This record gives sequence, structure tokens and C-alpha cells, in this order.
Amino acid sequence: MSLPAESYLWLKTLHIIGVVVWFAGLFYLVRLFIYHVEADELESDIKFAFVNQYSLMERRLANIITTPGMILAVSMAIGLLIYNPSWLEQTWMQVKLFFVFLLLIYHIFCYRLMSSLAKGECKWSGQQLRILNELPTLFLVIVVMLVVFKNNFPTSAATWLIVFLVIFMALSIQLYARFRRINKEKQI
Ligand code: HEM
Repeated sequence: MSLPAESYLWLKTLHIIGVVVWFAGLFYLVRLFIYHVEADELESDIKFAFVNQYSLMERRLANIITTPGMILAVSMAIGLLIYNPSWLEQTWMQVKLFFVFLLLIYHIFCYRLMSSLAKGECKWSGQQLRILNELPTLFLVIVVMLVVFKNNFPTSAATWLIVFLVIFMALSIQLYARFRRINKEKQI
């Protein structure tokens, strides 16, 4: 297939725009889930107003931003592969596709969480959702490193970066939880 090089660059531009929109949606969606779960724990009359509003915001974000972003990123990626199928033979692309597959499972899982939240059946705590919300960051770091370094992936540097990220995320979640506990005790 011999498309002009500019077409390839247009596909790549739209692919990157799709990826940015997709991730913005995924990050904000789980943040909304956290607010939703915390509103659900309130013992006040306005609880239902909050919970309904969060459900509406989640649905709109997922259907108008997150999923269209995913569709744009994936369809443009298919275009890039049709343009240059030899990418599929490269190890970095195979590893990338594995992580994209995990990301798609995460995306579908977010939809399941959204529907269980809307029904008031969600078993996840705010703390667990905070941890879940760190997963796409890891996927993002790994996938972007794969497309940039390709087959020269800096294994040792990447390992340290990922270990650092995981520790940093775990610590910040714990610190935030402690900060909230102290604040709550002060209010009582
Ligand atoms: C359906 C899954 C995907 C496929 C098949 C795919 C495929 C591709 C291909 C073939 C390229 C062009 C590589 C080049 O010209 O050097 C590319 C570029 C890129 N992809 Fe993906 N991609 C997918 C998902 C993603 C995701 C989820 C992300 C982000 C987390 C991502 C981030 C990027 C970036 C940043 C580039 C630009 C790299 C550069 O120009 O150096 N891709 N992708």
C-alpha cells in the first residue's frame, strides 16, 4: 500500500490526540467514582442529589469523552498498522499490544463499576478506587516508553522508574488517607 507520507503523519496525529482524550477520560472517570463512593457514605438528605449528579457526570464523561477517545486512538492505530504492517513483527509492538489489551480490559471494567455505582451496589471503597486509578498511569508510562524506545527499551532504567512510580503512588495514597483521618478526628 503506498499512501503519501503525510497521510501516515495525519493518522499518527489523530492517534495521539485519541490517546490523550482517552487517558484524560479514564483518569477523571475513576476520580468521579471516588467522589461518588464518598458521597454515598454521607448521612445527609442531600446525599441522593450528589449521588445522582455523579452518576450523570460519569455517564456523560464515559460516553462523550472516554469511549470516543478510545475509538479514535484504536481506529487510527489500525490505520497505522495497515499502512505499515511490518510493525506487527516487532517485539516492542507486540508488547505494546499486550498492554493496550490490559488497558481495554480496564476501560470495560470502568463501565462495570459505573453501572454498579449507579445501582448502589458498588463494593469498592474510596481507598481501593484510588489505588485502581493509578493503574492507567503505569500503562501510560510503559506504552509511551515502548513507542519512543521501540526495540531499544531501556530495561534497567524502566524497571527502576516503574518501581519508583509504584512506591510513590502507594505512599501518596497512604499519606492522603492519614491526612483525611486526622482532619476527620479534628472535626469530631
Ligand atoms: C490499538 C492499540 C495501538 C496500536 C496498534 C498502536 C500503534 C501505533 C503505531 C503503529 C504507531 C506509529 C509508530 C511510529 O511511526 O513510530 C504508534 C504511535 C504512537 N502511539 Fe500507538 N498504538 C496503540 C495504542 C496506543 C496507546 C494506548 C498509546 C498511549 C498509551 C499509544 C501511544 C502512541 C504514541 C505516543 C505514538 C507516537 C510515537 C512516535 O511517533 O514516536 N498508542 N502507535
